[in-house]
Amino acid sequence: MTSQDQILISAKSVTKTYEDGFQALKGVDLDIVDGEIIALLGPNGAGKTTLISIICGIVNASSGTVTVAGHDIVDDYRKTRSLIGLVPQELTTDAFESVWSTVSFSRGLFGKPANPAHIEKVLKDLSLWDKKDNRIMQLSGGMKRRVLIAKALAHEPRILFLDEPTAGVDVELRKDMWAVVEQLRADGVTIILTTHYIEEAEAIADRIGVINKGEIIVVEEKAALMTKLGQKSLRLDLHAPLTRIPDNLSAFTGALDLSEDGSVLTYSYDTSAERTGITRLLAGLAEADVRVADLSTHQSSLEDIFVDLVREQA
Ligand SMILES: Nc1ncnc2c1ncn2[C@@H]1O[C@H](COP(=O)(O)OP(=O)(O)OP(=O)(O)O)[C@@H](O)[C@H]1O
Repeated sequence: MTSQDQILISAKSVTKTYEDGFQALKGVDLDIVDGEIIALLGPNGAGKTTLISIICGIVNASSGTVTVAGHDIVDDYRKTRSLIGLVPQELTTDAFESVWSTVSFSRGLFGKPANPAHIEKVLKDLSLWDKKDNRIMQLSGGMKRRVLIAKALAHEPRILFLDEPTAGVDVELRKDMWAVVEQLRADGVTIILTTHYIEEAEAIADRIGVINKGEIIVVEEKAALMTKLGQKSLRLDLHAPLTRIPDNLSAFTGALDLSEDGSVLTYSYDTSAERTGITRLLAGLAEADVRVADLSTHQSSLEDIFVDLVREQA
């Protein structure tokens, strides 16, 4: 995020305690930039849907404030809701209606005058045009999901929330969905999606927020997150086990680890550093007469980073 970025949604100290006393959000601060795609990652029950529902005005926060384009979501509910399209996790579409009428009806719910040209564009963008007269019940699961997106876009929102858009869909359809999201971004729509699929966040998000147990534990540009928290490691399988790390390698203390049986040395290094230290390490090993039988490197994935973050908080 840079200082030129326009903040479109701003959540400050948002908490939510449900009636049964369960605290689903524990003080969430989150700024969402105009035009970005942000992915909210988190395990089941982390609070993702609760946060989205609060921003969309479906659930009331227990404390804290949220503004959308400068308007308070409670005081200016109608205004903020009209800026938002929400694609829910579950299909609750009227099965007997046609695609065209269901999507047009959604636009009417926001008090917007009919605009067949816009509905046509939305249906064409989502490859639903040739299905416009079909009843929803006649569509495949993937097409139904597209209808949900079309419904959410019918009133020309600036912001689109996608709650687990590709849960349970096959790989091909997932890629299709990603293409749809890319197209929407190109049209200037700000997109917030929740997902369990780390590869989904990796594929399409500009920024990634990780939510765990009602708290945002990290929000970063995807690339920065991967460089900052992603480490690379070099594994050296030794010819003969060592009892300890040789003294001449004391400069590497902390970054160098000897396995319990003494047969593997693991060196963690920072890929963004100018010098990785690998050459010095190998020279030091040769000097200490340690022979290397094999070596390999491992780059931590977003998945490793995510698992580490969530584990740290446990
Ligand atoms: N109406 C409710 N009353 C009580 N507790 C609730 C209610 N709705 C949600 N919760 C609890 O709040 C927590 C957060 O739920 P939420 O649906 O926001 O999580 P999530 O991150 O979206 O999870 P998932 O990935 O499973 O969809 C969960 O422990 C859930 O059981």
